[in-house]
Amino acid sequence: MPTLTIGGGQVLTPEMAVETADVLVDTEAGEILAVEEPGELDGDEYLDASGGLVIPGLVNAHTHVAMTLFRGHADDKALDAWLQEDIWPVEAELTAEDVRAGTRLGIAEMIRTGTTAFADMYFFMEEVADVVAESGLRAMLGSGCITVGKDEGEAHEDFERGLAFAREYDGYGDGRVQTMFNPHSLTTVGESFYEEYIPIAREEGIPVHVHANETTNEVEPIVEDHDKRPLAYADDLGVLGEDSFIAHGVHVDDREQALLADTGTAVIHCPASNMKLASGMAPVQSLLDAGVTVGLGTDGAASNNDLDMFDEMRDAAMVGKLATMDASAVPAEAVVEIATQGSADALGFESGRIEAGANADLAVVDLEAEHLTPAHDLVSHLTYAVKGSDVCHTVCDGQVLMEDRELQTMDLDAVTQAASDHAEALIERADA
Ligand SMILES: N[C@@H](CCSC[C@H]1O[C@@H](n2cnc3c(=O)[nH]cnc32)[C@H](O)[C@@H]1O)C(=O)O
Ligand SMILES: [Zn+2]
Repeated sequence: MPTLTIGGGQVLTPEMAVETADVLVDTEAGEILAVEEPGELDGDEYLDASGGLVIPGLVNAHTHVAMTLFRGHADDKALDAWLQEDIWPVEAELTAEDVRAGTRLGIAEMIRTGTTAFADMYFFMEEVADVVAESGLRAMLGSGCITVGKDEGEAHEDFERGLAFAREYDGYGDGRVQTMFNPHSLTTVGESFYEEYIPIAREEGIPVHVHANETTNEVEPIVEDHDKRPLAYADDLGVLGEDSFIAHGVHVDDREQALLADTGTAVIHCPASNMKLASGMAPVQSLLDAGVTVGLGTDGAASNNDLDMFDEMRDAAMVGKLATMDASAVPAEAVVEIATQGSADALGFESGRIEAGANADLAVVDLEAEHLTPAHDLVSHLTYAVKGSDVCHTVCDGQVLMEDRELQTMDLDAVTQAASDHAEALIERADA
């Protein structure tokens, strides 16, 4: 079997300890074979991690990757107005080629900032799957389904497209693509569509991922119409469960938190998006205390405005403290855990841990930088001080996707140029 040693550096263990060790991976199976003392492992190839910290690749568990095209296009507005006035009108003009270009840009950014897997709910997902296949990343993909603003027929078409994509693309890209079913949110999809389609997804074992409890505007109408909290409504419709995960979960009361824990539903925390759209602050410490699996996501680049998970980790720690007025809430170690193991567990990927048997998805952080000096505590650094640009190597499924900050599977200049061109033409079409 062909092997690669990632050697000469320090390694973050699943217990959040740092030790000096080498990592051996099977590049064909894409699996970690061993983590041993320096010099014990002898792979066919060698990736130099000296002066660096080998970490599990970060898992961006909720995003809309091609929204990189709208970076900086619509800022400083709340969710409803932002979606309805700025984002949806431009998305109506999106073409498959636009999504391809925007996804390439987002994937390049993720590889460059140490992210090795992501979950994406968007349009033209066949294009996204192709870019995942060509770039070497791992992804959980689904076609977003919405019913507001659509007639019955169009809405059914959207849902049928979502199901067809999930069926057809599961296992695509050498198995690096897995698929999910994505009703957009509890308020933008009519109840009858949940009643019709969730049983089908469940029957076929397709994971379900929706936006939920992001703003108070999404809570009130459900309480008014159904006389129950949104997650009780979701549970009655079969939306919650072991292989379900919800994005945001900002406005969740104690009973809803218990419901998430009892059903095994994971929550993807998106702190930057929640701050930028002024949606609120998710009770992350309380969710963790309740035993809920919490993952981390950037959401789209139009509400963030980047896909750098190190930024997101810092935001998660900061807002976690502010939300509780408790500086000990959401500590550094918990943040690293949710960005790696928590996100991977939410998506059902055997990633997020550097240990034998796990997916060979990892990144090497270059520690030789003024802002990472001194090195009292590297877990603290990962949360509070490391920037995405400190990542020097990225490996996914045993393949080196970036070496010495050079992308190996993508032409960065061509990718950024194409994305700018597509973004500019798209906004022009929408304004016309
Ligand atoms: N097939 C659907 C597509 C939905 S994709 C997912 C949608 O989520 C939108 N989105 C991005 N960020 C957020 C968020 O924070 N909350 C809710 N929706 C968002 C995004 O702009 C996109 O329209 C349709 O016909 O409209
Ligand atoms: Zn979203």
